[in-house]
Amino acid sequence: MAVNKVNEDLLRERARYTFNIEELTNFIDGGEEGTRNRREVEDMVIHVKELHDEVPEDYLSHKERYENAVKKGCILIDLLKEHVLRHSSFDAYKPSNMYRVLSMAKEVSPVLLHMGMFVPTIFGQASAEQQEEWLHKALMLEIIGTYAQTELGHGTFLRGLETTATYDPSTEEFVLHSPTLTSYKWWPGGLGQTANHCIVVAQLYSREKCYGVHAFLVQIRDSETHMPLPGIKVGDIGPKLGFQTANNGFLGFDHFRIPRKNMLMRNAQVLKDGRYVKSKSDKLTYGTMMLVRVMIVSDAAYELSRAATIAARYSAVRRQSMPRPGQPEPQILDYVTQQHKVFIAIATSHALRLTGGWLWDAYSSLTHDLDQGNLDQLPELHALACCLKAISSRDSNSLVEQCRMSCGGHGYMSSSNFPTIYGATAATVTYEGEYTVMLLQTARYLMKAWKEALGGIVLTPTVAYMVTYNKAKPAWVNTPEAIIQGFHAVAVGKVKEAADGIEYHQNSGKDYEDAWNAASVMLVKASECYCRAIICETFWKEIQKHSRSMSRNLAVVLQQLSELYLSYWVLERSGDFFQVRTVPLTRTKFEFVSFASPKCHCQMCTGFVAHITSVVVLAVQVSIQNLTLTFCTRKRNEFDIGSC
Ligand SMILES: CCCCCCCCCCC/C=C/C(=O)SCCNC(=O)CCNC(=O)[C@H](O)C(C)(C)COP(=O)(O)OP(=O)(O)OC[C@H]1O[C@@H](n2cnc3c(N)ncnc32)[C@H](O)[C@@H]1OP(=O)(O)O
Ligand SMILES: Cc1cc2nc3c(=O)[nH]c(=O)nc-3n(C[C@H](O)[C@H](O)[C@H](O)COP(=O)(O)OP(=O)(O)OC[C@H]3O[C@@H](n4cnc5c(N)ncnc54)[C@H](O)[C@@H]3O)c2cc1C
Repeated sequence: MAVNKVNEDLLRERARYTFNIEELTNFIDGGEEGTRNRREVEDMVIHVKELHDEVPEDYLSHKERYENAVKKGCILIDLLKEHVLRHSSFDAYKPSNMYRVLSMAKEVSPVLLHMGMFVPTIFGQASAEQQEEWLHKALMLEIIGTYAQTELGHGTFLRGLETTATYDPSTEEFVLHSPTLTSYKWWPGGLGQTANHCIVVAQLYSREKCYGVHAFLVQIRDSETHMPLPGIKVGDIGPKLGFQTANNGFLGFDHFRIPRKNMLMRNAQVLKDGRYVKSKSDKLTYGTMMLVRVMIVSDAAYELSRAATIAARYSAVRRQSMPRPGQPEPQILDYVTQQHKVFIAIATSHALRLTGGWLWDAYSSLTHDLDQGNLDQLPELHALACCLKAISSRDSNSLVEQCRMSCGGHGYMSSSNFPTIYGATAATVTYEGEYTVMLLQTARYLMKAWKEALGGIVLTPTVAYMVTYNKAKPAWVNTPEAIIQGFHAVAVGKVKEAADGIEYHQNSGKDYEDAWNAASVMLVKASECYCRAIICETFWKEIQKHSRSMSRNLAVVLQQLSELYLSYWVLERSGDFFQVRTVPLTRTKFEFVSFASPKCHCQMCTGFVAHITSVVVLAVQVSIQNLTLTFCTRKRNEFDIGSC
């Protein structure tokens, strides 16, 4: 049998690296232990022939694909249990580790929701007694669950959910009911044929009063026969853009009774006589969504890193065209346009991975505070989780598509794996909070922060710069730190613009809701800019922090990637940098400045300076009296882009 020979171009490219590959691998895995864990799992899985498809899954029917995914999921979970029993060196039962194992199969696992939301909800919203009863069974997959919140009629507007859970004190039970077709649960992963339990989010009624949405743990299928229990209507919602084996389903209740103890009671409770005990905050019911949004940022980075790797390798081995007659066709990696497509995907996967780790640490700190009854950080973390989930998933999905396109026709083949990765990342832009809705949630927070900034109130860390930018014009030089300050200035400008927009519409007679809606495009833009500033700053600071403990060769490369990311987004948003109003310039005198500084001589900054200067030239000619520059470094009589 022909031995697979590694492509010579690829070998040559690999021989040219300037840093220690194992050191970068450890950095990406979060340390040597992380690499060891990952390799243990990969070694466990890679040689299991049942996990490799004889027939490409695209030739299988919907039913065969699902059965194939179930088979692989069972093999992976059995391997994991055996491995833990044998080595106990790998904490298999942490949902994120289990998720990593399940993602070793190409197909999305039908038990993804079990690990991604059902188990975390028991962790986060079940009382100690309830965890005692259900957590081990869930971790050992003796019960398989999902998270049933979205309905046909409502996904975003949770307060509009129609499924009811009415308490009956005479039997100490809740009666679950789907009063309308639009109240049917629609989308939950694993619901089609896999799950026998689920977390159901429903409007809680007791003593004829509605207390809003709460979570309940409900058995929907018989543990022995796996048939739906009486009063349960459940099935598969059918084919989708991607995620074909996630087994998304529908669920309806016909006056279905569950014991009182199946209401998740960590936060709020209903007593035997029907009295409702309020939680410290209604927002705690939303806790699982925040956790998954935090996890999605890391997941977005992971999926993008897969696509960037495929595109980079293909760019090394693909030769095309003949710029010089008679010369060999060059590797497409040598085309600057190809580098421009692929390198930002590589840089972004690192930016999102490091930002995801930073956000996870912030979330872990919040959960510790919540356990102590301290909810102070909840609003800021909600705002962060919303915008970072939105931007990371959107960036990941669009760059996966960019990587596909960079591979020409072969990128369109199923065998390239781009369609699977694209389908998975496209889903994350919508699920767990739709893109626009999430940015508007963050905008709610930013509008409150802006009002506090105007009053000089000290703000929470990620918006603290709003107080200073509102007072004084930043004076800084053209360095990465300066670019980050520029993103802060853009964010403040956009937040101010949106707040002014709401005020303008209110002054013209609209009520707050209509004024909010009229200004909502600006509100989304303000959240995008706030989020971009966070990713730029976090990426740069994380690289600076880790560089101190890594070899110089690796530190240089990672620093270049972070500078590439900063420069890329300044160029993508150059218009914003020059249309932001932080302080008005005098109408008569226009101070044009140079960006050149003795500190920055890299190609990127020169390119950046050249590009920006051309934009400034245009802007200066077009609207000198309104233009407000926050790039004030030092005055020059003429453009000076040579000394950058
Ligand atoms: C290791 C890698 C793992 C990868 C991932 C694992 C796999 C998982 C697979 C997931 C599959 C998909 C699952 C799902 O999609 S589950 C369903 C998800 N659904 C949603 O996300 C719904 C989105 N909509 C909302 O969240 C609502 O719009 C929202 C609640 C945000 C707002 O609704 P509403 O208009 O009713 O309420 P308000 O806007 O008035 O807000 C009320 C106040 O509550 C605050 N709030 C809202 N949400 C939260 C939250 N999650 N945490 C904390 N606080 C929250 C909000 O800020 C308001 O507060 P203020 O009044 O003080 O501003
Ligand atoms: C692959 C996949 C898997 C899923 N898995 C699950 C699951 O396991 N469990 C579960 O419960 N759900 C699941 N969902 C459902 C998902 O959570 C919802 O689709 C999502 O929350 C969006 O809600 P929606 O579909 O009702 O869209 P809508 O909210 O109807 O959004 C439609 C449009 O309306 C706009 N819009 C809505 N509200 C506003 C507003 N207030 N202001 C401005 N614009 C607005 C949106 O921006 C969007 O453009 C899944 C979805 C997908 C795609």
